[in-house]
Amino acid sequence: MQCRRGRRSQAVSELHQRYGDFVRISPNHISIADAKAVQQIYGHKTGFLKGPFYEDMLPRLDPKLHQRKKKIVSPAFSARGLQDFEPHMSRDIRKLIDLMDERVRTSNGATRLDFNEYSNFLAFDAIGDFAFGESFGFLDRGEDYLNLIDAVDARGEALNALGHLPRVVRKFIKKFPLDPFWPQGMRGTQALSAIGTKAYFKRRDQVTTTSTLRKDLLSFLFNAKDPDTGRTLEEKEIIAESISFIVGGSDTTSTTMTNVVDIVSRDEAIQRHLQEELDGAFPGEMAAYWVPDFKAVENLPALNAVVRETMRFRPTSATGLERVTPKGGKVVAGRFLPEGTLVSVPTFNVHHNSREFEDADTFNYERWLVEDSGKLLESFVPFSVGPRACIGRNFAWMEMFKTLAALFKLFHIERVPLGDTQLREGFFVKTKECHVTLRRR
Ligand code: HEM
Repeated sequence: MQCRRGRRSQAVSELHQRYGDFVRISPNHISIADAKAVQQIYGHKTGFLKGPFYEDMLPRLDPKLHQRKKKIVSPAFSARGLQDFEPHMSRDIRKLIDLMDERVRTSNGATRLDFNEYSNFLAFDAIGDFAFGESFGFLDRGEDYLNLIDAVDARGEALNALGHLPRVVRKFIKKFPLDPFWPQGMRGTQALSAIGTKAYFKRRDQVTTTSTLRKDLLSFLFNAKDPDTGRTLEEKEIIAESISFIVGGSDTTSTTMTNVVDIVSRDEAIQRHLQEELDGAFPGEMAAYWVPDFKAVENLPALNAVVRETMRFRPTSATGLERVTPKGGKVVAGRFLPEGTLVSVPTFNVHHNSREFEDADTFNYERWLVEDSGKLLESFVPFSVGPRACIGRNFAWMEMFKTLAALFKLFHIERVPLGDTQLREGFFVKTKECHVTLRRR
């Protein structure tokens, strides 16, 4: 019910506040709000596997299959792979900056816009570029003409709620006519699949008609060979894989960028600190089409601190990621869990636990700037950990750092109106809007 309302992690967090670190959130599911449990469950070789929650959501639950696919796509995420992709990403970011700059120029030096909409356009275009060799063109057109963003939202919310229902109920509720939430979610799944399939065939035809093969995700999947049979991957496998990257790599990154802008644009002192750091690294005035190299911004201390604190304070993946306790049971955070028990550690609660983070419910980016802040990283898990941790984290880091550095170097951003930020949770927590006034600095 709480998933249907889009507030699962909030509800689980309230239960932990009332009942402590171990809470039974459904008959066979224990939620554990203890940072020690993170490595014990999600770490390497623990024996905990993804649970039934994921059955309608992911293309590859079997660990051997997952391992095989991961090996194929990993080179695209290596330092070399990302370096090769960076010029394409820069072009997408430049389009975002151009679009904003044009709005400022044509509005007497200040414009009001919903940054959330623009960060979605960028993140979807960049992942399209990466996974299919071509952006979706949302920034070119200034709109999501495919309705892809809504489709991904509806799908995420419905599958998240579905995953918590017993298998027998899932089959029927998908078509439940009395609540549009379910059929809308299923239509979102179909729309996403249709868009992904079309993009795949377009890219495949380019490969067969041109001799140059761009190094992107599909190029690795096209060339991959099954180690057992020596055959190339089936088309439907490749399509499912690419679609999972649209889902994993789009609204996670856009929401995190929106969260940074939401928080920084409400606080002049933080914005000034970021801008002083950027002015020091890049003196003088920059052209409107300026986008920094990742290498030049990845180690900026204040930028790192603000992004980290935003991901700690308001994690996009806030929920507990379901796993099944292996044969023979396991002791986790000092308690025995019988085999087959579903478990999860809610990221929101780990990040908001005062045992790990002093004054955990306060946004304080300076906690990351003190000398021994490295130890905080042990309890900082926005991308999860272990064999099923986010494969796209370096991609996300690169996109967010390049974009945020360009934005705050070029513009002064002020939040309007100053009400509470509206959030809604599917599998990921999304920010609903972020209206700001933008001025060229
Ligand atoms: C700030 C941005 C991001 C956050 C917070 C994030 C978070 C996560 C988390 C927590 C997981 C683990 C999910 C689970 O165990 O159920 C995950 C998995 C995944 N993410 Fe990300 N992600 C981000 C960006 C990206 C990007 C940019 C891509 C692709 C380019 C991506 C692709 C994936 C994929 C494919 C998986 C599944 C990995 C597997 O099962 O091996 N993510 N992400």
